[in-house]
Amino acid sequence: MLDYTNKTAESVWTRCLQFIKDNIDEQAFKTWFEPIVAIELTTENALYIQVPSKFFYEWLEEHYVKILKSALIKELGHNARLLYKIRMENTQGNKQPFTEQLPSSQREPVKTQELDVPIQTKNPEIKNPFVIPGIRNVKIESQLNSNYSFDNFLEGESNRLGRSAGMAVANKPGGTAFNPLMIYGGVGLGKTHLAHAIGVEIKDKHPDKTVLYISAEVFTQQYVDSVRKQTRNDFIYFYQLIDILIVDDIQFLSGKSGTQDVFFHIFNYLHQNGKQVILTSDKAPVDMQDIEQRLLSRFKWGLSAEIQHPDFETRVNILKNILYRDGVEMPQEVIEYVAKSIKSNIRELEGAIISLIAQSSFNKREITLELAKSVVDKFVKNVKREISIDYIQKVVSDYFKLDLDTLRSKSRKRNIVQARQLAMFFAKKYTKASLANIGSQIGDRDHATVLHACKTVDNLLETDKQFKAFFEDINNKLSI
Ligand SMILES: Nc1ncnc2c1ncn2[C@@H]1O[C@H](COP(=O)(O)OP(=O)(O)OP(=O)(O)O)[C@@H](O)[C@H]1O
Repeated sequence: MLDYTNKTAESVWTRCLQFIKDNIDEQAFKTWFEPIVAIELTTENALYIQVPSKFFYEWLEEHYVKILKSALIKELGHNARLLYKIRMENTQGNKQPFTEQLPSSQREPVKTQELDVPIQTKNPEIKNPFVIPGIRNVKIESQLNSNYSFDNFLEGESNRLGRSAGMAVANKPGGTAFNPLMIYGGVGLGKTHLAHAIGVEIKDKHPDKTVLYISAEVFTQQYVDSVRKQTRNDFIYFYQLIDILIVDDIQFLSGKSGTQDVFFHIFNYLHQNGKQVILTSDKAPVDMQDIEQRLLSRFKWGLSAEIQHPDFETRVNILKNILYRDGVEMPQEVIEYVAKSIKSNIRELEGAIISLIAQSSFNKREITLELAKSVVDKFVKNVKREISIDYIQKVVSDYFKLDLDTLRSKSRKRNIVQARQLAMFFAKKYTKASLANIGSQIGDRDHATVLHACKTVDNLLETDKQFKAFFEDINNKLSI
């Protein structure tokens, strides 16, 4: 007969932990056993332990129940019982967290009346109390676009790093140093395409893995909904089930502290458990604004790969690939003309060639250099025509989170002056307006002020790295 008089929940659990620690790897021990608190040892030989979430409980039951059983039998004998108390985060608007009690599957399930908040009474039809309805065994649609594959993501100097890191990740998701893999770069350069291609390749090579592609915007909406519907925990559990999480346009989380917080926890959980995270962003982590430091530092853990503007050769290859896909032939000089005319946005490049194909087939005209010139020039002009001084002021003020009146005000605050000078510089670069005209629209200044602004911007680009990063960001937003 065992003597329980000197045993406490803590002492029993400490010895169990020693046994468990010797039998599982260190990371798993840290993740799954260190957060557990021993609560009570009853005279009926039942040990209560407290775990932080239902998911945690489920994970222990699924992966570690044998070792828990062995440890417990060793300490308390064959009639030992293990019971969990789940300390739930408050989602009901009450200040206090609440607890839920559940038995371990290795023992006879505890009868309903013994539970504080018995899961069986909520879901009487569920035979196995260890399946959380709607959470386990759900098939998750990956939301991947199979048209975006590695095969049609053409390689060039501009994307080589991201493409090969993406390939490495697809071969061994969660098993490379590239975790998270952050793909960043300007508008229309292929970030989304590459992110999908990695996911598609993983699904192909590892069909058993759960992959999810989601834009940061949809993730945010889902999170806000879950808070409104008081299902925040379900939201978190759902994301904890993913093996490869791809979040597009992560900069969208900027300034959204609640969503950043929940993403931080999901990220940590996935990372600690060897799951792969892939992120895209329109800027490098170092240049992201209004994203918490702790999140930024995690973004830098893996690899940040920039996608740059494609060089001429890559642009030609991309165009040829589209023509091949659509079964259209075009003279080399026409292809080269298009590639020379549109340099900094692959989406625009695609748009121009498609519009050229359309023009020639509607009007039954042969595709000549002359036709290409008229179509592409119009195309380029149309895109450029959208840039007005008002538009530039809007982009600049949005970027610095200023309102338009502040940008145009007489304020001499350094950040406002710099924003105003950038707006003037871009107005000179992208519009045909005179210096006087630019000055009168941006804060009622004279032409000398605009000239001075342009010179200052030129100087700062040479001397101030941070300023240069702002400049390039805004330029990417404005340029085609
Ligand atoms: N290397 C490439 N090879 C072939 N097509 C490409 C390549 N890079 C980009 N594209 C094509 O260019 C278009 C724009 O790419 P994508 O949407 O991935 O850009 P993005 O960087 O995510 O843009 P945004 O910043 O607007 O989100 C897509 O149709 C994509 O297929």
